[in-house]
Amino acid sequence: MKTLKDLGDLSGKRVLVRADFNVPLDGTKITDDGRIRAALPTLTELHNEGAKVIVMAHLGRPKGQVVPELSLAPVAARLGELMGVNVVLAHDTYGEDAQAKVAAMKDGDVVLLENVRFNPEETSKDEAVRHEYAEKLAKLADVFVSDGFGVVHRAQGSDYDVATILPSAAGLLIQKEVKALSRATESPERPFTVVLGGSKVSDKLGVIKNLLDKADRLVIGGGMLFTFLKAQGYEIGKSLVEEDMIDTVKGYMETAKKNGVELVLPVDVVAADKFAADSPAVSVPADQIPADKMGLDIAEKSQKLFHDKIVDSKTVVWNGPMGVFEFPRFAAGTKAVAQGLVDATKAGAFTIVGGGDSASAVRNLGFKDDEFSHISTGGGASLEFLEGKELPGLKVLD
Ligand SMILES: Nc1ncnc2c1ncn2[C@@H]1O[C@H](COP(=O)(O)OP(=O)(O)O)[C@@H](O)[C@H]1O
Ligand SMILES: O=C(OP(=O)(O)O)[C@H](O)COP(=O)(O)O
Repeated sequence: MKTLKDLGDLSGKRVLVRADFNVPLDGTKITDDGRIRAALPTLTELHNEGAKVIVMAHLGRPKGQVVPELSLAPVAARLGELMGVNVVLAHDTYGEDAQAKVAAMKDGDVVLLENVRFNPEETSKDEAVRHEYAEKLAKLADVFVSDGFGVVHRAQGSDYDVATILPSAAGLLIQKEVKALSRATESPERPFTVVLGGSKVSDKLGVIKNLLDKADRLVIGGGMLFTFLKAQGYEIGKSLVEEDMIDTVKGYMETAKKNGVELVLPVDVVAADKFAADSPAVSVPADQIPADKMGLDIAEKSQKLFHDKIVDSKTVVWNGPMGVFEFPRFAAGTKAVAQGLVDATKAGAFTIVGGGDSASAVRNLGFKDDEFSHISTGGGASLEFLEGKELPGLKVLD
């Protein structure tokens, strides 16, 4: 993989950087700035070198529309505070405003382009459409630095396609992520446990197939657990479910048995009346979720079970909160799993937390970054890396 050094002297050059600033927001308040902090080593190095630093990023999934609530304005402000420089926000990505703001840059200046996903071309499935759009972005700069690890599993315009046009290299965050995650992929110490949760259910159910060849134990919580419960014929009420994946999940359960992979599912869940912070909720056995309720967390017995399975491991990779941790009433499962990783780390295990919301959850629940071996900025990206898949955003940097 090419690195910053391969790009030569960058002083006075216009350097386009793809970062992952997909941070959790409460209105315009950033509730965890971990992804912005993670981008600082590369951005500061470029700034100190006297490069003109033009940063691209996405926020949420605006689906090609301008969604004012998903503007990168709060990110520009926070990045400026953390870097100690004025970060100028362009109000478009390759249009007149971006071009004017880039033209006015002096060496060492930093411009952040507005949310790249406001452009429908960014995520187009049509490669030609994406390429034409990426050429417009590439025109703003001389070289490209890819440092948004959280998006390298997606072939999108501002990441993969720009790298096919400009001289390109991996930034310091991508290098750090690849080094840490490689330790879990190349002969991990066993038992090797993977804990999965979160709400990007279809993406994450997809990774299980390959993990069944690699992990000794798979622990399933969060929004994806209900597809497993339904696959066993249980009532899941109004819980999140991926109906199309039920047969696939049945297949996973058979493969797990055949491969000797221990599949750990919750034995009880917290069932709520509605998706709300103050919703009444009860703990019920996993096979007895009332039809009018939804599962928003794993309950007490499962919390202990998951904690113990994690502590009994030498390598642990965790992606996806166990419940809707943003509501304190449904945060206990995520806390128990985080505590499991902390206790495993203390006992000498190698532990990775991956994903924007998972990292935000552990920090907001009071855990410190150094209580884990590595906090990855990518959830889906780290899982696909672990699967052994070729990630387009990394491959293109070879
Ligand atoms: N049972 C559940 N029902 C609905 N949403 C859930 C459930 N459990 C977890 N979540 C949600 O999953 C979200 C995070 O999922 P995801 O984006 O997949 O994780 P990450 O960003 O760590 O990769 C959180 O906002 C959390 O509220
Ligand atoms: O938040 C992200 O991924 P993650 O939830 O897997 O950690 C990345 O910014 C990628 O976002 P996407 O899953 O909308 O492409």
